[in-house]
Amino acid sequence: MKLHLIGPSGNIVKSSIQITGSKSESNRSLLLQALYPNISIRNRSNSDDAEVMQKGLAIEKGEVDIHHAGTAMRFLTGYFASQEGKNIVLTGSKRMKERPVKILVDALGSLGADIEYLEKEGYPPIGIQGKKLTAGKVSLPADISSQYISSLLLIAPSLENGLEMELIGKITSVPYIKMTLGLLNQIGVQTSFEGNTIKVSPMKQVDPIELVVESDWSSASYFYSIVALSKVGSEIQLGSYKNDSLQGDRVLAGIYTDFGVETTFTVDSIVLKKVRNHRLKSFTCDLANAPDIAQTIAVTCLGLGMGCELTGLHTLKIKETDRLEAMKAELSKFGAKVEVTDRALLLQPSFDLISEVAVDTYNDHRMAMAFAPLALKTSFVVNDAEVVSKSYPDFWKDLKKLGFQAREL
Ligand SMILES: O=C(O)C1=C[C@@H](OP(=O)(O)O)[C@@H](O)[C@H](O)C1
Ligand SMILES: C=C(OP(=O)(O)O)C(=O)O
Repeated sequence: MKLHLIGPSGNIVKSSIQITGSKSESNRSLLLQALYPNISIRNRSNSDDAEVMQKGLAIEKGEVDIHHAGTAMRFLTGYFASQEGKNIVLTGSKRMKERPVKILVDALGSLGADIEYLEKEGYPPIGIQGKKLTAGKVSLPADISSQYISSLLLIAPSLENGLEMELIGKITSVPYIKMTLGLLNQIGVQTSFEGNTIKVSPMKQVDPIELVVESDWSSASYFYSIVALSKVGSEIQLGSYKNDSLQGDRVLAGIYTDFGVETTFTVDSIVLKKVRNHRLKSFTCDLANAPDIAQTIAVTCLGLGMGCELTGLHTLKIKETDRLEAMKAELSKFGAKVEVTDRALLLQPSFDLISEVAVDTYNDHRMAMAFAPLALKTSFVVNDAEVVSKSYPDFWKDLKKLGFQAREL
């Protein structure tokens, strides 16, 4: 589906959008629910990634295809490896077969798991023969993806002796590890995270509990960008959010003050308001702890005519696409001067945007959603716009509520 986007011309006034639950929290909660059926879940994400996770968890034997969902791939690898008697082939999209899992497979192997590569060494698809894992200690590199660590942590309380984990190297995407530990704590599991060591105590069963998933902060980023690119006085309310979030992308609220957006926390929502025009010529930020909002911020800067230097982006090359190369190609179409390394993105300040370009989305939901706010500055086309369903199926519908025109070509 190709969409032609035109942004609203006036202020965005007091619009209200309800975003569904965080896909990261949802996929963790679903796995915990499979281990501990006393858990119920409220405000689960309606994303494709949560759907494939839920379906995958229900399968006893045969093939599980998780499409593009990285968390589902990594979390289900740990889950099936620890489920005695389950015999599963875990596979995914063409891109998923290029996203590495060796660090996780090796770590699970050291705990006694039986996993084999079915095509390319180190990558999906994998064959898993579920076993009772008895070892209680593991060590693994922590600088490539935190999803390997979360996968092990999620099954850790179900292991006989719990788990002690040693993390090697500089730990990346730390808030996602803390989110996993936070959810374990909510269901009553004891954990500690000191220096490079994480310990999780065993837990046979949990008391009945409802996990309430906060709405998705990564999805909220697109509305932060919209407000930043709107006129002073524009305002959007987003539900359901809270101040003490488990999600690292909550840092948006602080970051966007530099773009003139102020956040007010109400009982169950946030109100984003454009209160002033930005004052910076260039914006600098290390996003190693919030990699999923890098694309949003780069486009916000382009729309404001600002430069930016975004660092800590070493994980972006192995996500839904090589996001650094994809951003360079698509930002350049608008006339931007961009350089990327394997861990940073550098954008020069520029004001004249080329209009009516066609943005390619590379099977990456965040490419489509990150560029969409730019329609407030110039009209353009988004190719394969349906990719948004990976995390936010209602994105285009919600954009129209704000007065955007999204016409199918
Ligand atoms: O654990 C999670 O839910 C996630 C961890 C992050 O991945 P990395 O740790 O690979 O950076 C993030 O990019 C992804 O969207 C979701
Ligand atoms: C990287 C992402 O997801 P995943 O790794 O779970 O595919 C994302 O949603 O930006």
